[in-house]
Amino acid sequence: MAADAKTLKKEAARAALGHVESGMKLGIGTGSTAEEFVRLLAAGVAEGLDVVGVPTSERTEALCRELSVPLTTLDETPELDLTVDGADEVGPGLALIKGGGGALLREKIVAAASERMIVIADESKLVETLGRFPLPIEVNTFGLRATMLAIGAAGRRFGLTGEIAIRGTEARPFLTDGGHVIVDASFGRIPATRAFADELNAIPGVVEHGLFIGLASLAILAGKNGIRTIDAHS
Ligand SMILES: O=C[C@H](O)[C@H](O)[C@H](O)COP(=O)(O)O
Repeated sequence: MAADAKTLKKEAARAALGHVESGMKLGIGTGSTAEEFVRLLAAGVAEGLDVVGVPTSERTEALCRELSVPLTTLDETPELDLTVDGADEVGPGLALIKGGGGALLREKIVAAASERMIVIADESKLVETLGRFPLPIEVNTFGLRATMLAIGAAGRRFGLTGEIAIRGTEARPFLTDGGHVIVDASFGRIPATRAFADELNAIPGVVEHGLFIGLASLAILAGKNGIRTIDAHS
């Protein structure tokens, strides 16, 4: 019988745990795959694995506390050894789309503060070009409409069109841990990923976007035929 998605996520998480050593300072990701990692990490801690972690969301923090995973903050521990996190898409060069769970800002800050980032996913997340998954963009609530127009204009300069939608409803938008709104941009394939990321960064109301470029060093992808690893530099 084919392994279900939860089993594959757990297999990827288990393989990532093999990269964790006692003494490490970890970044701990957000989402259903990262949660499988937290559960396995907690079991390791219970057996004597001596690590401390910075959670990338309040959701992850709550799970870590529930499972007694030792936590620190990025202010107390600003340099991390390894971040393990999921992704919505894994593209060439291990460029990623993240933010499906709304945690992209803290995830990116934590990944950038880490010497290495391992991305864990089931193999369905692997794509040839990023963009099938709507791109999450975290936006300040002030001037939201103006920022959405600017995002649309930026897309058009790259030949990208498609719906740009506020996550949640206009009356009750989804709010991130930082109190910002997420807009999901259904642009489709984004070939010039790095240049487009720079373009989004140049929009004042954009707090952060879900294109993670040059951050992941290793992808661990679980599929029906087992684990596949992709090195960023391979
Ligand atoms: O904001 C959420 C994160 O970027 C997640 O890591 C991403 O959405 C993948 O989540 P999942 O493992 O649940 O597919």
